[in-house]
Amino acid sequence: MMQDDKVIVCEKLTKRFGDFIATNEITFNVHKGEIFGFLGANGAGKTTAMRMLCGLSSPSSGKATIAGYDVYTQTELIKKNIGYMSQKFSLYENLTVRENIEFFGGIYGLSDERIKSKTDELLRVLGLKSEANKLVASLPLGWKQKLSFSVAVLHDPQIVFLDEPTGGVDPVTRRQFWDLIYEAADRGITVFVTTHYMDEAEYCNRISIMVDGRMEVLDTPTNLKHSFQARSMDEVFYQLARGAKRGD
Ligand SMILES: Nc1ncnc2c1ncn2[C@@H]1O[C@H](COP(=O)(O)OP(=O)(O)OP(=O)(O)O)[C@@H](O)[C@H]1O
Repeated sequence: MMQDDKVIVCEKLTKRFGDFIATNEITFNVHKGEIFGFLGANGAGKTTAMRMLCGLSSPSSGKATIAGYDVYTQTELIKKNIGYMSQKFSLYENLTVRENIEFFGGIYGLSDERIKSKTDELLRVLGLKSEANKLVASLPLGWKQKLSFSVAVLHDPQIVFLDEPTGGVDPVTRRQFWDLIYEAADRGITVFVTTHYMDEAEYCNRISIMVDGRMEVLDTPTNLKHSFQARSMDEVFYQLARGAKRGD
């Protein structure tokens, strides 16, 4: 791949809290349109790393650029060029589906015309036309997650960060969610995703696994299974994570 194809460039990125090193010299690149899985047991340092990559927390040392922007000095430009979805903060439950889409379109600074066409397109693609005027609170969790993802890429960001986006739903619903991820990646949106589900890990182009603040491995699911002589990603993860000191 070409040099300028890299949308995340990270070199020895570190975050300390006093004497404690939450994220320890992580070095990796992510390419345009890639689906990059960011795995690790509880407490491994994923959220801390992700917050630095999104321009929400200043690193203690190391370097990183996101969509070409520096994580120390260009955090506003980073925020304009990324989308973000987490399990916890997503949609307004007390607004309708349509109102949520319009709200986020407004936040992202899309024109009224663009918001209208995007809203119609989204409702059609998600099969939510007849639910447009229903409160988000009334939707099943799987639909909320799909809507939440669609809203996170409404402004066609260069990268979308997904923090455990599919918690609490069954594998079939998760698979449908991943169809949306593939579509976004096909459109050139880079996807950076944390998950605890190993079936989802298999869907990623490459996976990194964090152990106690360090990025222990980074490769394709196939290569990882091969080098750990494991039948599944579950086994790879277990072999790495059982040595971890942190977590619960
Ligand atoms: N503000 C903070 N001050 C001190 N320690 C912190 C702070 N934020 C995180 N930590 C510690 O850093 C470590 C990594 O936490 P982090 O939330 O990044 O892990 P994680 O991999 O995202 O785990 P999880 O999957 O549970 O969210 C944990 O031991 C946590 O207690």
